[in-house]
Amino acid sequence: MHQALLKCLASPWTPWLPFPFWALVIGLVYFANTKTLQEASYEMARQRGEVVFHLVQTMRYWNTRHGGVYAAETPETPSNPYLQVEEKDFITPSGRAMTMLNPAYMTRQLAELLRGGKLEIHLTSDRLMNPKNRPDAWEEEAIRQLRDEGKAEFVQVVGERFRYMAPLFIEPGCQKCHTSYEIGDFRGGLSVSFPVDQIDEITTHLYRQSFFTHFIVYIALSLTGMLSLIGLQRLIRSLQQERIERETIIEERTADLHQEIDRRKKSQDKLHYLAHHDELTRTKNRRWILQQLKQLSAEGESQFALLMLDIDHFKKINDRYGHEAGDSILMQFVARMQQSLRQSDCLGRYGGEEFLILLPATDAQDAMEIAERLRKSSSDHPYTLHKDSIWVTVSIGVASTQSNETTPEELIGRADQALYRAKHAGRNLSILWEESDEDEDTHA
Ligand SMILES: Nc1nc2c(ncn2[C@@H]2O[C@H](COP(=O)(O)OP(=O)(O)OP(=O)(O)O)[C@@H](O)[C@H]2O)c(=O)[nH]1
Repeated sequence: MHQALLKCLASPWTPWLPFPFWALVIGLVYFANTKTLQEASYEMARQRGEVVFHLVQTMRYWNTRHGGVYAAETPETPSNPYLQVEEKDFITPSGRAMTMLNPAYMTRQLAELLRGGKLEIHLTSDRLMNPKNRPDAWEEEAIRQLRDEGKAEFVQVVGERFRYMAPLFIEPGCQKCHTSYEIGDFRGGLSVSFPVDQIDEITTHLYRQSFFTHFIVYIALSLTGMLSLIGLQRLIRSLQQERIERETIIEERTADLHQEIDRRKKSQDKLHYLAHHDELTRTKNRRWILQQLKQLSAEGESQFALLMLDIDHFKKINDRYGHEAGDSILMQFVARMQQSLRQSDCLGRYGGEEFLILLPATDAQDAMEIAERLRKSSSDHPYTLHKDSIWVTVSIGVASTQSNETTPEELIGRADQALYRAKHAGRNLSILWEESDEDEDTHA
């Protein structure tokens, strides 16, 4: 989820996302505001119709309150043939003809004055006295709804005009002319109309301003969003870069650490190896062979033998062929010895050209046989030094345990004594230590 979000954020299209997003949001807000503006402009038009209606109504009320008003009779204001009241017409003492204008006649006069203008009014009824007041189709429907459904007003946009009609009811002063009506009876309606353009002139400006404002907000929000996302992408890239660098450093350091661990392990292994091996011949060293000897003794092993080997006249080899040749002879000698030994036998370099061989579970007789075999394996074939072949013999002192009482030190001492005898007896010999050797030593 986290990775998917990062991948999405890293896309080159991401910074453009605020544009469709804010287009949708601002579009919806603009649509809602436009709707409110439309309702406000409709309400404004309705109130305009209401104001005109009330103005005319007030004027009619004023007329009623005076029981009708008189005006000079002229071709534009002739005597009203539909008005049946006393003293409708009279001549003034100076001879001027006067005629009465009741509210309906006065309203019609006003309507005629306004006709063709931007604002028009029309007094109409479903029970006509003056055919000129005949309602048109829209007014007929308006009267029906005002009368039958008891509506307070009827408002509509018809074609290019906004139309408003409110009902008229019989009031006390009206019965002078409308004798057949009761007070409160529905009498008709007064319609007011004016071109929709008049409202549109105001609202179009508001629509334009609203559109402009919404557009500016849309661009500002989209650009801000775009810049923020570009900044976020850069931040993520730099953090990712930093993380990669840190991971690389960690990897490098881990590799260094592993190398160091390997190096230390190798040197530890080497130290461990050197602690138990002879560096030149790669065979076990003196310490290890002594440990083995002590271990065998400690475990209660009562029957084992020890051979002490010493290469004869080794100094001469060194002197004649050099120290390196001496080393080579030592290595060849060890290889020959190991070939002739059992797996359980342990060969170790005791020092210089001296070696010890520990033979577990071996009695004196077998030890002597092994010693002879070893001696012969050295003396029977020449050793090779470059192009030279040289003969190398070995003297061997053999000692074996006779009981648990023999200590490792005693055993080594005995093998050494036997070796000493072998050397003195002419070398290239295997000699077994015997009790009498000890006595000789004691006497010596
Ligand atoms: N090349 C070589 N020579 C060694 C090494 N260790 C000891 N030697 C030499 O071995 C020789 C031993 O000489 P000696 O103790 O006199 O014994 P030897 O010459 O073998 O005579 P005997 O033992 O009496 O037969 C010395 O010259 C040492 O320097 C080694 O690791 N390499």
